[in-house]
Amino acid sequence: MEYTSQNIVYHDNRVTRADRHQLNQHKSFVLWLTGLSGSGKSTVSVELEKVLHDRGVRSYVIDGDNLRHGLNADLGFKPEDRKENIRRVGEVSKLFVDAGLVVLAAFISPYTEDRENVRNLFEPGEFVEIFVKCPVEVCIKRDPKGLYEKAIRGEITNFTGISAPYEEPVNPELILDTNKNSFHDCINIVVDYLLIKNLI
Ligand SMILES: Nc1ncnc2c1ncn2[C@@H]1O[C@H](COP(=O)(O)OS(=O)(=O)O)[C@@H](OP(=O)(O)O)[C@H]1O
Ligand SMILES: Nc1ncnc2c1ncn2[C@@H]1O[C@H](COP(=O)(O)OP(=O)(O)O)[C@@H](O)[C@H]1O
Repeated sequence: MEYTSQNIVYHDNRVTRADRHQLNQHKSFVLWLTGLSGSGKSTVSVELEKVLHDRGVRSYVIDGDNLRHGLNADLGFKPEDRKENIRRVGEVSKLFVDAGLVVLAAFISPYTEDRENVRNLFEPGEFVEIFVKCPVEVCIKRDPKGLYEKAIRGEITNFTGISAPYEEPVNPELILDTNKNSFHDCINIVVDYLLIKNLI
């Protein structure tokens, strides 16, 4: 696919990002949760959003299962489809961050290069990569959607951790070990980080 911005002029808004931060009384940024299927991305992001919301933070969760029903319904799970999936999610996240929201993006996002491309869309400090870490054996035992069982039987191809790779983040801002920590502990780790970094 070829992308071009030729003959397209970028318009500046009169309401700036700083104006939106002032109105909301907090900064906007993206919390990017990456990890295997069943590692806990959705559970953590949904519970974390509730905690942030209760603290007066304007937020929005986007995740793979939901976006793949709509905006990304044309994409599958081959490497090039995942790349395009993550590119679009990155651009959507950027719009939401520009709109003043805290975005919680929960995507397997298995390729380092695709995650780094998203990071590069943001200012330093605005992209917080959170590795939701869990051994694949434990994810297979959890199998909340029965997908691992199907993948092992060969009924789903290109399944991350079984028949497709997952490249672990090299230097993420945070690691949540969901095999050792309860999801309450995981949420506290993120909230503490956001407070220390003065993001909320
Ligand atoms: N082949 C294959 N591999 C991995 N996952 C699969 C596959 N087929 C379907 N699913 C379901 O799709 C969800 C992952 O979508 P993502 O958009 O997060 O994937 S990716 O970031 O583009 O790799 C994933 O959701 P989570 O379990 O929440 O991670 C699965 O429910
Ligand atoms: N510390 C934890 N954090 C998140 N999920 C956990 C944790 N411990 C156990 N789980 C369980 O693991 C499963 C994770 O599923 P889910 O959140 O859908 O993962 P993902 O979105 O990464 O596919 C859920 O059934 C959840 O209850």
